[in-house]
Amino acid sequence: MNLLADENMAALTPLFAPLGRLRALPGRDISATDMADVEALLVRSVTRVDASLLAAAPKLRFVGTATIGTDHLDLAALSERGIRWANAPGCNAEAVGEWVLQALLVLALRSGRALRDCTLGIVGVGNTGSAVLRRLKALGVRVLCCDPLRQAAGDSGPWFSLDQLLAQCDGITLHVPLVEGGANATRALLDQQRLAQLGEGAWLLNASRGEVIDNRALVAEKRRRPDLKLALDVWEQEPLPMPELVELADIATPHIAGYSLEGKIRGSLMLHCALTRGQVRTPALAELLDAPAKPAEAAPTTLDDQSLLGLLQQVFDLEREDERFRAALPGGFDARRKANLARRECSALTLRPVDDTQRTVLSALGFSLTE
Ligand SMILES: NC(=O)c1ccc[n+]([C@@H]2O[C@H](COP(=O)([O-])OP(=O)(O)OC[C@H]3O[C@@H](n4cnc5c(N)ncnc54)[C@H](O)[C@@H]3O)[C@@H](O)[C@H]2O)c1
Ligand SMILES: O=C(O)[C@H](O)[C@H](O)COP(=O)(O)O
Repeated sequence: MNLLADENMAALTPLFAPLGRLRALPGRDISATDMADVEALLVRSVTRVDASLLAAAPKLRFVGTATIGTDHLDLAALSERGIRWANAPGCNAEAVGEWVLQALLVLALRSGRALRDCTLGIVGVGNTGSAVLRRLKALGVRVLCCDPLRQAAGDSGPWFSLDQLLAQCDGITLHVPLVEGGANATRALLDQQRLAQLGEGAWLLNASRGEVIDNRALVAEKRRRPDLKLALDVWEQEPLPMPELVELADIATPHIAGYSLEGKIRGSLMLHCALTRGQVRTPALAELLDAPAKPAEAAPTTLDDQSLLGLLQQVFDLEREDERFRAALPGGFDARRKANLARRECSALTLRPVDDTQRTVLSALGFSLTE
């Protein structure tokens, strides 16, 4: 089998080289001229798999994307050609949960508020939204959830509308897919009118897709109301986000909320399993995660916002990445993404809890715990 893959996919060689002839290219460079012999194409979010790419790939039988989002794939064109495809739902949800929790703690500490006293809204409660919900519930934060699709499917709530979240929440975090049209469209879900409904001093976090917020309208709203606090991981026009929006954002990162070594390997494993349809054994995560375990350390006596932030920063330091990202612009968006490929999840840190209550909380936050 001829395989063409994005060179930044994790565990590419051990997983896919045994399956055939494997070529690897930078994801943004994969183009029609590379496709003549390709039977299996493995991509990330930066390769557009559209009708023109598919027209140049007469032998293509499988497309896999090691991501949750599928907005870079033309699913209708794939189905018209009868090409099997797979994505990697949930692979990086824990990393997104960790990014959002750390962003919330930073915003809370900067504004002199306790996270536990805030009401937070989650828009889109699938894999990543649920990872956020689990963490916030464990910390005793009041959370309002908005997911009209799950609500319509009869999933147990309570559910709230987006307008209710905008009216009632101190902070809102977005976890919806980018959907271009139809009744469930999410492009510019937060447009000028909705942004104006954010309460005084409200926090807005986006780790979904940049296009879910009208970026121009956001620049205008933040200029009009500097009290709003923005934590943005995703941008319109990546890898060239609007410079004025980066400058205005209180926390800015280069689409790395979901970047963790564990998440990247999980994504590759899911594609291996889908491509081979279980006919070749897919290894377990631990077999590919060649990372030394750190010795266990005592958890802080009190889990206040400052000590929680300190624990999360031991694994990944969001404010430091914010600084490095700003320093790398205008050209360094992809370079900063690449620099984050080896980020670990909180499970890489083993803690000794002081009691069973703390054990429950730290476990929900994703840390490994001593027996
Ligand atoms: N920044 C990153 O690194 C990163 C990482 C992972 C995912 N993402 C993005 O985040 C998106 C969500 O990821 P996920 O794993 O949670 O996906 P998911 O499919 O598990 O969940 C998405 C949820 O959004 C809900 N939804 C859809 N339209 C909605 C609307 N208009 N209002 C409210 N809810 C709506 C769906 O019902 C679903 O429950 C992905 O599609 C991807 O684009 C970004
Ligand atoms: O959709 C996803 O899963 C995320 O946006 C993912 O983190 C994107 O990562 P990349 O395509 O750069 O590997």
